[in-house]
Amino acid sequence: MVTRIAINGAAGRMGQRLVALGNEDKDLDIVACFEYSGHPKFGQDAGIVAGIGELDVVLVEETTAQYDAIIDFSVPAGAHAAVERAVDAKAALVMATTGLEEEHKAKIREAANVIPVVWAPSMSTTVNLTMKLCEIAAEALKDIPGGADVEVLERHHRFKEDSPSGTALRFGELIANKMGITNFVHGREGRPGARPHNEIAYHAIRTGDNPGEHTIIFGLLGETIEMTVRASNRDCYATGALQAAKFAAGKKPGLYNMNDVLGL
Ligand SMILES: NC(=O)C1=CN([C@@H]2O[C@H](COP(=O)(O)OP(=O)(O)OC[C@H]3O[C@@H](n4cnc5c(N)ncnc54)[C@H](O)[C@@H]3O)[C@@H](O)[C@H]2O)C=CC1
Ligand SMILES: O=C(O)C1=N[C@H](C(=O)O)C[C@H](O)C1
Repeated sequence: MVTRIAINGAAGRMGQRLVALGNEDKDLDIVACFEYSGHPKFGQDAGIVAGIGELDVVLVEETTAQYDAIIDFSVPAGAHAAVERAVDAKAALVMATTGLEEEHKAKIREAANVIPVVWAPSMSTTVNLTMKLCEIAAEALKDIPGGADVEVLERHHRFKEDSPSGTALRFGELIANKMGITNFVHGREGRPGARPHNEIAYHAIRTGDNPGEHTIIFGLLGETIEMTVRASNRDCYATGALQAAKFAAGKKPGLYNMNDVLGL
């Protein structure tokens, strides 16, 4: 069965890869591409913008096309609009935008009462697998004599607007839940004093065109384990999101994550 998809933020870095890879997938039909009307490429053909040639789908704010799922990689205001579009169209929603405020998150949870929603800060298979591995490590190390110190490092491209990454925050949350950690800090300076164990520190690095890298450190007295997961390009996120759209279209209303999609 072919899943008809709409892409929100279609002229963006991720949007362009979704257009390119979605167009190659015979089980998908891109029927709408949404963009912010102030974007310099607004009104142009989404395929041309993505560098794959004409698609006959123009970057718009409104459409009469019917779609089964909408995929959002945009900004918080765009994500808000995507939720409304999905609910109005009774379509599934794949929510990938990070850096959302509590009001946006509440709207997504509310939408999941009436439509299927896949919501994840990373659509990558290896990132979601690493989250599982970190949960195993956190469970095993939570009561280790001497304690285990957890730090989350992330590197992204210079254009990224939110810090730390949504993925880093999710790593922290999953580990904290397993280890009973309640304090979170962002970098350190001055004389913060000896490190308490009941703390996870995030470190966000922004350089060049890095498509995303996360390292999770569990530091013990005498030994350290680090897990690193690294994207070589953005296609791991785009293929995950396209898979999520196929998974969610036609599902019962509810909140799903990438473990559901990937069977992890
Ligand atoms: N969950 C995941 O796997 C991943 C999530 N992301 C997240 O996706 C988001 C987008 O990332 P990029 O593509 O790198 O950003 P980008 O800045 O290249 O693209 C965002 C696009 O959204 C458009 N936009 C702005 N307002 C809009 C509106 N009201 N309606 C529709 N479109 C609108 C912008 O004009 C732009 O083209 C970020 O929050 C990023 O953290 C990025 C990669 C993977
Ligand atoms: O902005 C990005 O590029 C990415 N953002 C996501 C995040 O904030 O976790 C996912 C990925 O790391 C790429």
